[in-house]
Amino acid sequence: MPDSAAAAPPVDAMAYREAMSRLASSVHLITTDGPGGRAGFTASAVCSVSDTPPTLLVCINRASSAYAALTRNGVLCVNTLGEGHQALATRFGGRTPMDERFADGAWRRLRSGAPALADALVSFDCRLVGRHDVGTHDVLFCAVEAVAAAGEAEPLLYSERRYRTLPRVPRLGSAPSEPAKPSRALGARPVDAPMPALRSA
Ligand SMILES: NC(=O)C1=CN([C@@H]2O[C@H](COP(=O)(O)OP(=O)(O)OC[C@H]3O[C@@H](n4cnc5c(N)ncnc54)[C@H](O)[C@@H]3O)[C@@H](O)[C@H]2O)C=CC1
Ligand SMILES: Cc1cc2nc3c(=O)[nH]c(=O)nc-3n(C[C@H](O)[C@H](O)[C@H](O)COP(=O)(O)O)c2cc1C
Repeated sequence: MPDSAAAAPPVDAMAYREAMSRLASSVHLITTDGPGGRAGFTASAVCSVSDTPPTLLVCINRASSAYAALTRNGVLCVNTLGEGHQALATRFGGRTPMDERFADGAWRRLRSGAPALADALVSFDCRLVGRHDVGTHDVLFCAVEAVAAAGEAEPLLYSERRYRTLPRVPRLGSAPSEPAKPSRALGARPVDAPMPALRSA
């Protein structure tokens, strides 16, 4: 390791958050129900781990009001949000009493008994199969036991501390009614548009 790297100061939490705020993430409502009670929270720290067996990971702050219920119930549903779900994302994002979080939205149950948002872009119904604590958070390993994809909306994204959506482009396999227009939002590029030449800084 070069001396300059070894001497570099550690990255503090605020600098780390500032750096992380530049990423764009999908937004999910993580819900649970069972003997530990009904609970849910908004999460961006969700990632696919394996397709065999289908496994997701979800990072949850142990200080979250949903933590006790989720770990006691051992089941959860990862509901991926689309455009139009921003109010729900805000409501599940903290400081709202649990019952109020579920007051809006159409909820159903898949296999686990955790609430599944009927018009989510996709819902992954899961059983908790592993837990690893790292710093303030637990990394939850979640075996996916059912999937429901109802929504046709564009995904809801979170970037630079605000919610955003991608510009609409024709769906793959559907005939475009008009030529796709390149958009600058989020640097997104229609899938059938030519790749722009790369520029170096
Ligand atoms: N992974 C997490 O626990 C996340 C927590 N949040 C919480 O939501 C609230 C609003 O967040 P922002 O408006 O994005 O501003 P922010 O400045 O608190 O966070 C910026 C980015 O840093 C990361 N981050 C924030 N808090 C974190 C934590 N405790 N552990 C690991 N990564 C974290 C996330 O990627 C977030 O988008 C804050 O209270 C924040 O802590 C937000 C996003 C992710
Ligand atoms: C866009 C967004 C993404 C978030 N992602 C996560 C996450 O991945 N993990 C987490 O523990 N908290 C995350 N949070 C924070 C929780 O949603 C919130 O703190 C949680 O509901 C706990 O608040 P409460 O204790 O008032 O219930 C996120 C918040 C927002 C607004």
